[in-house]
Amino acid sequence: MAEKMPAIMKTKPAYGAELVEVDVPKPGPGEVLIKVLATSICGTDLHIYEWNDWAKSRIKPPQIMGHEVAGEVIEVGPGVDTVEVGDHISAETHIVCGKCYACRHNRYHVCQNTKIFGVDMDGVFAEYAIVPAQNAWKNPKDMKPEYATLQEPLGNAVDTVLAGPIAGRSTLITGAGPLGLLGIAVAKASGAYPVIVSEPSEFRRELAKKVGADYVVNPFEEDPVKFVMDVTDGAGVEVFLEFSGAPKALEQGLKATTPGGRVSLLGLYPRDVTLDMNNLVIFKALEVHGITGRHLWETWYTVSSLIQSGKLNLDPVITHRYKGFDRFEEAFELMRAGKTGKVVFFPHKR
Ligand SMILES: NC(=O)C1=CN([C@@H]2O[C@H](COP(=O)(O)OP(=O)(O)OC[C@H]3O[C@@H](n4cnc5c(N)ncnc54)[C@H](O)[C@@H]3O)[C@@H](O)[C@H]2O)C=CC1
Ligand SMILES: CC(=O)[C@H](N)C(=O)O
Ligand SMILES: [Zn+2]
Ligand SMILES: [Zn+2]
Repeated sequence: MAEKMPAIMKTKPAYGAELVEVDVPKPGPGEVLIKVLATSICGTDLHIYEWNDWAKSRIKPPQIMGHEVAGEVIEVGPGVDTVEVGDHISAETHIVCGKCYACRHNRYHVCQNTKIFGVDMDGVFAEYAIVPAQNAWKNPKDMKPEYATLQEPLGNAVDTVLAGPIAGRSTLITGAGPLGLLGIAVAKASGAYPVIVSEPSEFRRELAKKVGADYVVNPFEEDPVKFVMDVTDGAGVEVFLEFSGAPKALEQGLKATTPGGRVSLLGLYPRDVTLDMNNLVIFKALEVHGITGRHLWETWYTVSSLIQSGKLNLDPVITHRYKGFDRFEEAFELMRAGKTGKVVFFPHKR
């Protein structure tokens, strides 16, 4: 195996990233070294690439980027007995402490001491990467790497969609970005009907239909609340899933939710949000769920089973596949322009 490898690195506190040659790392105690088979870009990686205020406050360059991954274990560090050489794995991004109040209440997804793999330490946009053994998730060896790498964001989508009953329920999804598209796939695989998607990008509305949306609406051209009422004969939807991070979408979705319905909020908002809480939530007795991370580890079991069931229509979600990292800047710029679904890199060209 080579001693050096290409990696996409945030080399300095500024816009962009660089493709650099770095040493292939060695696994330390409690770590494994993987050959990266596939890795995908997350919206958080885009924030780091763009160097926004959140990234400035959190990221310490130089650092290898990326945290969505599927790989093969090629070396294990001292003390590792849960993972073996030859295992195919993906990685949970939240490194949790197991000691805090939240962890001791089995709420690992909101651990108060979470460190994030690929955000607070070197990540996986490389040919080889180090994964903490406690965060390794074993994959069936016949699971396509481009599906396996999507399990981490699919976990966000599963926790959003399956926060309550969904089979046969009318559902509104606002935002058909990579996560909203995964949400559509999970909702359709879980029997939701009709699935209505509100998304201003025509490219992403077309993707939403390919993934399985029953109706799509452009909220910048027509009122999505009226659209939902027309589709549901004035009742509103039973389930509202917010995947956009747009305050207007949140307000519209709450208006479109039937009294007594349920709401899952995954999108992160750029600023504080002002809402008529009395009339939009309280007098409608809505059940509202804040969603973050993934429930550990039951969400990973659900995601893996859904993929293996063959019922998740993932192929339309993966819009760009790159062999190697040479065209990584093109990938990030296309994603910035909203012209992608999920972008997957296959680091090894041969
Ligand atoms: N809570 C959590 O644990 C996590 C939350 N997120 C958040 O989830 C959200 C979705 O992630 P991505 O798909 O990567 O984001 P994205 O930014 O790629 O997609 C958001 C989509 O919402 C659409 N949109 C914008 N305004 C809209 C409106 N008024 N109505 C309907 N759609 C509208 C955009 O056109 C875009 O396609 C983001 O806010 C992201 O920060 C992402 C990862 C984890
Ligand atoms: C920080 C991330 O982007 C990660 N996907 C998460 O779920 O926390
Ligand atoms: Zn992420
Ligand atoms: Zn904890």
